[in-house]
Amino acid sequence: MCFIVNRLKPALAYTLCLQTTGHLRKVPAHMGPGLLTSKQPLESVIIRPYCARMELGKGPFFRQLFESVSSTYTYLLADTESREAVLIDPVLETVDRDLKLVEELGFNLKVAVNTHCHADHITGTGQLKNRLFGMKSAISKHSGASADILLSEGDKISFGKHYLTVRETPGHTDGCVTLVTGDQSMAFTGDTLLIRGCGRTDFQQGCSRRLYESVHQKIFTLPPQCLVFPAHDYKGQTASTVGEERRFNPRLTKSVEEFVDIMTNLNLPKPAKIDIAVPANLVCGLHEV
Ligand SMILES: N[C@@H](CCC(=O)N[C@@H](CSS)C(=O)NCC(=O)O)C(=O)O
Repeated sequence: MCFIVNRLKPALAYTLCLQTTGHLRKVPAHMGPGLLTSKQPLESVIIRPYCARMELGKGPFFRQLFESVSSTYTYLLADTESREAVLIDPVLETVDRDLKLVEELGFNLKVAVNTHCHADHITGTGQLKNRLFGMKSAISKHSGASADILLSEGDKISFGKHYLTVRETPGHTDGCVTLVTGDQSMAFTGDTLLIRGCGRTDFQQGCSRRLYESVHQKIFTLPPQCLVFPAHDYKGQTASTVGEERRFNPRLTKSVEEFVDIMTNLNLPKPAKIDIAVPANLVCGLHEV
């Protein structure tokens, strides 16, 4: 398959190779997202570090999933030996898809964790709990939501030999957390840091100064090559890095005063589902379900 897709545009070939072969070759260590050019040989661009680590068996299994109505990313992470898995930010409407994948891959879903109490969609956590015996839900203790595990700064969510460390990153809401892999190669930033953007701060417990401080103290201090995986993207972008966001984020590269001004003047329409999503998410998505 790679032989055929070598003739296609590099970006398309890259996607097809990932989807079809599962056999990926080594890439120079410096290569990361956003470095694709049409002049580079396919071999040098085909692997991003997180995929390469999967093949080598050192890092966790990793899969990014997308729900298109709310433009939400759900992330599945698993230990390929023990088969223990964690799901980040599941969406109610895609629970069947997520369960099917977990079952097909032979994983045992231990924890479904929400990066915060979402305002734009209902979490799938409660449905997952109903359908998977023993699975636990998790969310920040500052979220005001109920869950089996209430998370605090520095807590670890383990799955086999891997773990995610909790960094509290309030600002979009009081209970926002960023989840960082043990080797600090991936950060799941929820709505705190989006690709070239950030979560809005005009409802729930939103506070732009707090968000600015959270990003600068808890996310921008991660290694520059650390991959950033947000809870949403509205432009088709899938990942960034801490280094990229430190250089190119149009909001968070500004001074705190300029940032507050930008956030005050976003004038975004209210999320369509906020009035049903927030009460539902305070009870694991099981409100009136
Ligand atoms: N149109 C969507 C909501 C879009 C939105 O407000 N997104 C939030 C994250 S979900 S609460 C946000 O923080 N956006 C920041 C930005 O700059 O876009 C809907 O109706 O659900």
